[in-house]
Amino acid sequence: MPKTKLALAYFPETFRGMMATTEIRPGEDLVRVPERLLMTASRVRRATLARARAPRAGEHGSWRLSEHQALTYWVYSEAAAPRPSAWSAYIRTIPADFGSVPLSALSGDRPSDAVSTSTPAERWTAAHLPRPVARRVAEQQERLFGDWTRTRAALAAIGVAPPASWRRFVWAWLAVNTRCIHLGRPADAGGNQDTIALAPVLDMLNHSHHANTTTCYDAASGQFVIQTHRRYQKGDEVFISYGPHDNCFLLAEYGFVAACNPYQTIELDHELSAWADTAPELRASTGGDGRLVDILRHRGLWGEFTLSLDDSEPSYRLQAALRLLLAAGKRGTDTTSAVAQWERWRRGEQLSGPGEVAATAAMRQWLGRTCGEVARCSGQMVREAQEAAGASWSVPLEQQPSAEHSRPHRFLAHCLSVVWLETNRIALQWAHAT
Ligand SMILES: C[S@@+](CC[C@H](N)C(=O)[O-])C[C@H]1O[C@@H](n2cnc3c(N)ncnc32)[C@H](O)[C@@H]1O
Repeated sequence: MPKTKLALAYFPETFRGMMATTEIRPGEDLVRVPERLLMTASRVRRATLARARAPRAGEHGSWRLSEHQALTYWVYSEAAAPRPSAWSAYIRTIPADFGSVPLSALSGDRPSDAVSTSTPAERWTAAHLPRPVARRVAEQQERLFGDWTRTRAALAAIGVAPPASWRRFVWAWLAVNTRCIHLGRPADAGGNQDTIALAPVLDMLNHSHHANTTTCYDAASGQFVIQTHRRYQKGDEVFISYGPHDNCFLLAEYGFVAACNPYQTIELDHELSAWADTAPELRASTGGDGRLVDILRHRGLWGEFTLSLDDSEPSYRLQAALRLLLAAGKRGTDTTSAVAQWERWRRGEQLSGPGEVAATAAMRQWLGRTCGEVARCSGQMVREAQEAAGASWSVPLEQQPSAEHSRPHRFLAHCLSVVWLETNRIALQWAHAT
């Protein structure tokens, strides 16, 4: 590795990360990783094929693992290899478990495309995930199971021993998911160019929304480069940004949350669709045929109904849904004129007068009522998650042999308490703003 001004260190808030060993000035390279130290799917595919038995006609041509599948297989097989290789030192730096990633806590002991809720810890975790996290985890589990099935079939077909342990495969899959970098170049037309890689040293950098870095591939030197645009003093933790993600995304994909996340929102999809399904005023005006919801769907406006702490208005999508549903559901309103009025709002026409005042008031009233209920439920979740995170700290883990099955992962419970607390703050603000 080219020399860096970084060293591994432990930090109270973020645990293992990278520390500046001396001042780093804006414009300096944080780290340069030579191409030959990037582990990519192309390298894995070549090395795997070299070990395969002689191909039958046309067989190797169709042998193909996705980038994530190939890298997962590589991590899995390197970790299981009986003899050390040039990469063993790198493999040993990968965390031994990813217990704070919800998927790790819910992927079960046996291959399945559905999350597991067999143990008390799994049931607790599943019951305390915010809906956006639960949705993402269910999708991940399906992908994980698909990758397991496909990888095993593809390797068996070319006579290479496929992964045998589901738990070890889940671990390797999560190592790739939480640690791979995006190379910032698109795949070529045949999907042949690598777009992701595992990168020693670089994958020790933790995330901060305040990191200001640029990332590029320097073709002249054949190096992957990260440059900082802010100053670090000796002893500071040095960060990169994993992207403008809210805490639900960070928790589901990486198993941590960022304090005071500027992208945090709450989502009212469940509340709005439950209300649209059952509200008597809507059923009366539309005959309960879901026509208004279909209008929103056809305009691509159904779902992602969010509220944030700093905005003075609900998100555009939430306003659009509420304006349409509330106007059409008002007693004595004919649906056609309500839809026509809504289309005028959508075109950006300035609406005013008593109708507009009433529409805004109805929206605020709905938000006040709904957010009051969200605040009540999330408050309860905060208490339960704090209790789960706190209670377990006082008892040494080794004194609880079945702890991992009976109690949720401590740091995961802590992260959930943070997400629910944010939900609670946002919901309370909107409940009181009306
Ligand atoms: C690319 S690795 C970074 C290095 C990692 N901390 C390690 O010790 O291997 C990504 C993982 O680091 C952790 N992480 C990254 N940023 C973090 C942060 N701001 N706070 C807490 N954990 C963080 C999460 O566990 C995440 O899955």
